Amino acid sequence: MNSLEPSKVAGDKPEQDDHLPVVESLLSLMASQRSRFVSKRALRQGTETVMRGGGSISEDKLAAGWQALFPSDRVVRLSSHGLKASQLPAWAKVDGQFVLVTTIEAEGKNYRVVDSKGASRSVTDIGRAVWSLLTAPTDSAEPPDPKLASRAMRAALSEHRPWLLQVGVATLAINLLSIVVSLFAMQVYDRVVPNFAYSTLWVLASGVVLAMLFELAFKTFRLKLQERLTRRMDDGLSTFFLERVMALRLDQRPRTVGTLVAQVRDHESIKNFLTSTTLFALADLPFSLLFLSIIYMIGGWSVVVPPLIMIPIVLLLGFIAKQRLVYWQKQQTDESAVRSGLLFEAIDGAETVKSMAAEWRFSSLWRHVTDRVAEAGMKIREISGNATHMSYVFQQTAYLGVVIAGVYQIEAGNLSMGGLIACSILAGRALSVLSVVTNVLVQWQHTSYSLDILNRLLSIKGDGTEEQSAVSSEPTLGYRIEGLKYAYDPLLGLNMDLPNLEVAPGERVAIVGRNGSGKSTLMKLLAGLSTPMAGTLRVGNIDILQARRDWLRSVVGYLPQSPRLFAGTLRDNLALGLSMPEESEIAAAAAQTGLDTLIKQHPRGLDLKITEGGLGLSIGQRQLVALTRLVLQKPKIWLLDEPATSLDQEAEAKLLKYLQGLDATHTLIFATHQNSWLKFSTRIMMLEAGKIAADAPSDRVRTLSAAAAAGMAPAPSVTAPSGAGA
Ligand SMILES: Nc1ncnc2c1ncn2[C@@H]1O[C@H](COP(=O)(O)OP(=O)(O)OP(=O)(O)O)[C@@H](O)[C@H]1O
Repeated sequence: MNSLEPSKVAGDKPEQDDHLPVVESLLSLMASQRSRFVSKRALRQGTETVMRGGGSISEDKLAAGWQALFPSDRVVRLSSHGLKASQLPAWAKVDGQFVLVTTIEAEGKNYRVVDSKGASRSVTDIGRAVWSLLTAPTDSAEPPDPKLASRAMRAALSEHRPWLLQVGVATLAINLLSIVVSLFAMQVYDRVVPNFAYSTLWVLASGVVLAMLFELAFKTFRLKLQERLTRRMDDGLSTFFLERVMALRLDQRPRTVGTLVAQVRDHESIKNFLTSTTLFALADLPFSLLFLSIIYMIGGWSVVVPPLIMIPIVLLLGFIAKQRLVYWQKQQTDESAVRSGLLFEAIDGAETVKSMAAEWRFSSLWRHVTDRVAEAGMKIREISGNATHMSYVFQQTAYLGVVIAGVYQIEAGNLSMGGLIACSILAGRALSVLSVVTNVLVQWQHTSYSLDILNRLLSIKGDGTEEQSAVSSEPTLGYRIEGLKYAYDPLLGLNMDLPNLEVAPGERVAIVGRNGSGKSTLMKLLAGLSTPMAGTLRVGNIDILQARRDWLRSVVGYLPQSPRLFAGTLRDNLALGLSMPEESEIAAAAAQTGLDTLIKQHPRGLDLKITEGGLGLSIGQRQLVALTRLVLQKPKIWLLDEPATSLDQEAEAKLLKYLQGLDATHTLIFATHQNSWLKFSTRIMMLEAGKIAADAPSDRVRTLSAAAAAGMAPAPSVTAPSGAGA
């Protein structure tokens, strides 16, 4: 087993704690390179898994740590010899220290590695006997599993099987101890009261107190276990669901964000149900049979018959209530999702809503949806309340039956007074479990509907599949498109139809066209964010559908029309998805785009706080941040969707200068309405209703435009659209 020498990791201090940042960094580097999201808490858990048992870091421990973070991933060992680009990133050991191998350079002779401090360097050899680890998403989407959410829930429960077993043991003990009270009552009535045997009374009473203390201890233990189970399941499941939802193909996921959020949040209610006290109390159910057998032993058939008859009646009542709830639970869940969507829209678009004085529209929609949610809620409460009340009435009837039958048995000499008291206590216990069953059935209706929705949501195709493992080591990349068709909604017709299109490496293509002509749609297809319905789209020599996602994200830099920032610091946003860029690298990139002015002017510099939704910066500044991030990414292909719309002249000139400085190994494609960008291009392509209306080298377009202006030739078919700069 290869292990990392403590002294080599943490200088002269070989303490366990010194490994922590190393392990945390190795896991987080891998996650960032694999474009996987890890919460701080999950990262801590992964690190704890690696550190468990003490000792030094090893490959196996790192693998176990990764699997604690992403249980469905495969972690395999590879030989460093013949390490392929498609197997990267991988952990390896170089000079006795673990590093992350990120790329193969110089035609396979060099490896670029990042160490646990985030420093990047090039090494020629990653050792002979070195193992490396490869993580690969396995079942991320192919083929979609229609019951993925149910499976995840079951897996999370079965992972904690030992805990459930402990709950079972605690339940057994609690129930056995509770019998003691009824036996005590029997003894008191039969033996103590007739003779006033006080010493027996006190001995029995101390026994009961002891039993009660034990019962209390077991109940507290069971509750604690349940709380821990809820937390553990929460850690694993919420990360799992977030990951899955993030992996959904953008063009296939539900259109409304608010509804999507509500649907995902429903996993909480499922998890709460699975770990709720009510469900645990179901473990008591088998014990009602035990109580009934004791009643039978004490009082005979006639005493046990009333509760025995009531059990199926109460269960039937629960089932009927469950069936009656189907419609209303569905209505409540669906309408609540619509309401959360509406809330999201109203808050997110508050500025527009206010400026248009459209508050009334949201208020009236809100009132309408809230009414429907409230109506469903009322019906649910009515049905479940009635079921609970009815089950209570039947329980009381059973209790009454036990007492009446008991009296006859006493007269017949088959039962003592104490026996009747014990039977009535036991009947009460046996039947109280039944009201829990009614509750569980009612709650299950809601849970199963939420689970259905989640199953449907997660069965949507995801981005990452096992076939997506192709990477290219070509120094330059272009595009080749054949027979590509794409529609946002196939029923409404095609939004993109490109029979043949080639973009050679090093080209600077300007895409022009009217609003809605398909520029952004083409950009998203080229970025691999939308999936063609038909045809092929190749990046370099690789079909984009087969390209490994993290490779694609690293070689293709995409600037959306309205870039979004996220809550955190400016530094976090600049480093999003990148492996810890150095302060100096960030400064150099910011100087290229002009973001350095903002960094210098702000007292907190790179630690400037960005609030949720990217607020705290102007639109132009947000665009500068996104552009700086692209500069840091160093992509081979730059896809810029109207990059300068919010930039001032100075910033635009700076950006153009930077892009002009990029050598011919970079391919640039930009959607634009601005003349300055057309001048910078080497080729101009015009889109019209999702088709290429014209495509020509920029020089030719410029010559023809000049000739047309001088009245010597007809206007060229490719011109800047109306509204373009002079
Ligand atoms: N998310 C979407 N869902 C459905 N249809 C869409 C979506 N986004 C765009 N479209 C449609 O696709 C077509 C092309 O839109 P696209 O955004 O690509 O145009 P564009 O050329 O970038 O326009 P602009 O210059 O205004 O940015 C339009 O008809 C638009 O209505």
